[in-house]
Amino acid sequence: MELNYSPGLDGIIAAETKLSFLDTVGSQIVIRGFDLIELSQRYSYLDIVYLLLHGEIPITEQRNDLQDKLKSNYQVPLEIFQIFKLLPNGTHAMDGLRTGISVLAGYDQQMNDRSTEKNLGRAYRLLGSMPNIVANSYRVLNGQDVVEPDSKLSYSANFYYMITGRKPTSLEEEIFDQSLVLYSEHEMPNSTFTARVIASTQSDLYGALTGAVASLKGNLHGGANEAVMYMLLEAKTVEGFETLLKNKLQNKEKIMGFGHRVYMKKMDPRAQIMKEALYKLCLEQGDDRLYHMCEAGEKVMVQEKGLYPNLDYYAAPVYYMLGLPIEIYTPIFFGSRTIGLCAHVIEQHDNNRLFRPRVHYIGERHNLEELSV
Ligand SMILES: CC(=O)SCCNC(=O)CCNC(=O)[C@H](O)C(C)(C)COP(=O)(O)OP(=O)(O)OC[C@H]1O[C@@H](n2cnc3c(N)ncnc32)[C@H](O)[C@@H]1OP(=O)(O)O
Ligand SMILES: O=C([O-])CC(=O)C(=O)O
Repeated sequence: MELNYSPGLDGIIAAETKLSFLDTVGSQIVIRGFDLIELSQRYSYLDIVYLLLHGEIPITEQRNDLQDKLKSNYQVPLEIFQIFKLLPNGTHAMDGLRTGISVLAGYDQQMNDRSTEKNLGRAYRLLGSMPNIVANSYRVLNGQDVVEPDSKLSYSANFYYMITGRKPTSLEEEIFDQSLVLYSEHEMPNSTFTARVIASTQSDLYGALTGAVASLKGNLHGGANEAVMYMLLEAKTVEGFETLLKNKLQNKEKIMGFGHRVYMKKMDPRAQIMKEALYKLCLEQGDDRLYHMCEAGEKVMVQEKGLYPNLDYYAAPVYYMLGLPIEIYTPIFFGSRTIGLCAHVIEQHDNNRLFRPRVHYIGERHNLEELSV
């Protein structure tokens, strides 16, 4: 058997899936056969959750039933909050989130059952608990009081409310929900690969998602949205941002929010939707500084490097204008991606083969007899 090596597994097909596919020729992010960009303009996050789990866009009753299932899982074991309180000062919000998901495993009474039915139950549980874990791990780590979920609100409005302590306006709710749709699923990024690799040993959904949090935390993946916002704040003005980007490029630094393994030298189509959302928020708030800074940054990167924004570049200022704390941008990305990850783990468990690649050995070979003892 001839073994090929591609650094970073670039261009390697790692799995068969019915969930999603980045069609770079047709310029579509295919989710269960539909284009994610079109979905993001007509459907809400819960519709996408249903679509990913069940393969079809829900009718009203199915959507309501899903909503009820998630609401019945809004509460988490109170011990989780006590554990958050024991974490050292300065613990990253993603590490708090990773701990919370990991703790949930211990409350699953049928841990050894990997059937689709049980995994679906776990997915509802994780999706229902996610706003609570994301918001309250951050809150406890920042010395704030735990906030209770509000079942009267929609899934996304409750998520927003639990983070900020404020109910969103209808525009805020719409844009926040749209960001969750855009982040929900994206084929085989590092975190999804991580989750599938873990699941392939017949390990459980909680463990797979715990590993995926660690993967998504990195700056080259989900951590980029926070890094983008810190750059924008440091730069303060259009001119400041242009200079900052040029200096970073001169120092051969990578610019967060630009480039993508699959889109390479094209704009991530999801970024365009968030750019439009940013414009709407700027108009509503009568402050277009961030929009102009981001546009200027985009021009610099195209001119200097031929690189285009990915979703994180425009999600960051959108979250800022939505009044969300920066440390929680990556946990929100994970909260949204929970559905994609659950669907991938279920698919992996349903048709499993252990991931076990080989290496290209570049070390030395020795003969023990050559050693003079
Ligand atoms: C929603 C998401 O998770 S999207 C990803 C979010 N991550 C980021 O925004 C981090 C910044 N971007 C990057 O680091 C990269 O573009 C990645 C990690 C997303 C993709 O990486 P890869 O496919 O491995 O591309 P790689 O890092 O090899 O880059 C190829 C070339 O483009 C350059 N390049 C790629 N991205 C950037 C960037 N953001 N800034 C500057 N140069 C870049 C590299 O330096 C390299 O140049 P070279 O060939 O002259 O050495
Ligand atoms: O696809 C990737 O490699 C990263 C990404 O954009 C995502 O996970 O949404």
